[in-house]
Amino acid sequence: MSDILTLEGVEKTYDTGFTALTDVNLSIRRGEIFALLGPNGAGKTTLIGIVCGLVKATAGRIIADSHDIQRDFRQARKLIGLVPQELSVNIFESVWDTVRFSRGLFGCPADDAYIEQLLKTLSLWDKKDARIMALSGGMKRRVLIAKALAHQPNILFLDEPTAGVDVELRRDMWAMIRRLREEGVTIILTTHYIEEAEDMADRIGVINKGKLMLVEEKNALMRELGRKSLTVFLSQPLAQLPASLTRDDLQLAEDGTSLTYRYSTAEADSGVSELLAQLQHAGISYQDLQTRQSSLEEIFVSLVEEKA
Ligand SMILES: Nc1ncnc2c1ncn2[C@@H]1O[C@H](COP(=O)(O)OP(=O)(O)OP(=O)(O)O)[C@@H](O)[C@H]1O
Repeated sequence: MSDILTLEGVEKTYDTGFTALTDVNLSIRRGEIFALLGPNGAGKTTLIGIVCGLVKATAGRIIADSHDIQRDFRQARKLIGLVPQELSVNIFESVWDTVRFSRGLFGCPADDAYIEQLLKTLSLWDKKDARIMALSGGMKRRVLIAKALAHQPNILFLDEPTAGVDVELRRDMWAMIRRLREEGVTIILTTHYIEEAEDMADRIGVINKGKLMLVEEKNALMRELGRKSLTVFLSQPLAQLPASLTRDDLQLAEDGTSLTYRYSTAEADSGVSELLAQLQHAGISYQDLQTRQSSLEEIFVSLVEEKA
């Protein structure tokens, strides 16, 4: 898959002297959903702002589909749509005018049929004449999406698209993001809902304190850094573990009714059968077993904490 967006050595130091991004190198593949994860203040919005021309990088180069963002800003920017975190529209304007005007801003010829279809897809058609101020929060957010898509960009940035939206709208937005990807739009999103990234993203980038710490296929990341735990529910509670079973990766629950064994999914041998044999050998019988895979959220938290 070819790359549609490349960042090379991107840095940002704000006028305050604060360095928000340090030497960011990143290639986004055509047609992927890329989730950029990071704690508050990590630099996600700064990075998106730089690519979209809202923030000026202190150093580095950005190429969007062979257009240099600095030298060829209009052409490069035309390829990109941005759904910002905050409402950035004139609230006295109608939905129709806002979205239609946005298309014109990028020098695209008017295409009312496309705008109509866009508003219908986003369930905004019956609100097309309403002023933005009269819309619900969820609808306002959909207007931001319509506005970002008005000029038919190939690359769509979504900065916290589902922050503060209800479960139903969040589900609708996921479906819409997937549909856009099927239509060939490359999606880059930031989110604090890590299960959202786990569910949707092809690749994950983790940024912390302005540094891109990791970029990885989601499935590989889950496999390599993922850990599993096996809980063994005992037939009889134990007061303590016998010496033969005392080890770091095995813990007895406080009430003595279960044991938890943690292991890496990357190892060829999980050690589970050996453990069960040891239990049998020690005369410890059990009623049930349960395994659990660590979530992307757990992986993310341990990554950010480890390197903090
Ligand atoms: N205009 C500015 N002037 C000075 N510092 C800024 C400016 N904008 C952002 N920063 C700082 O840069 C850092 C990165 O901010 P940024 O908004 O990019 O983070 P973020 O990862 O998007 O955070 P969040 O998840 O909270 O939205 C923060 O410490 C922030 O205070």
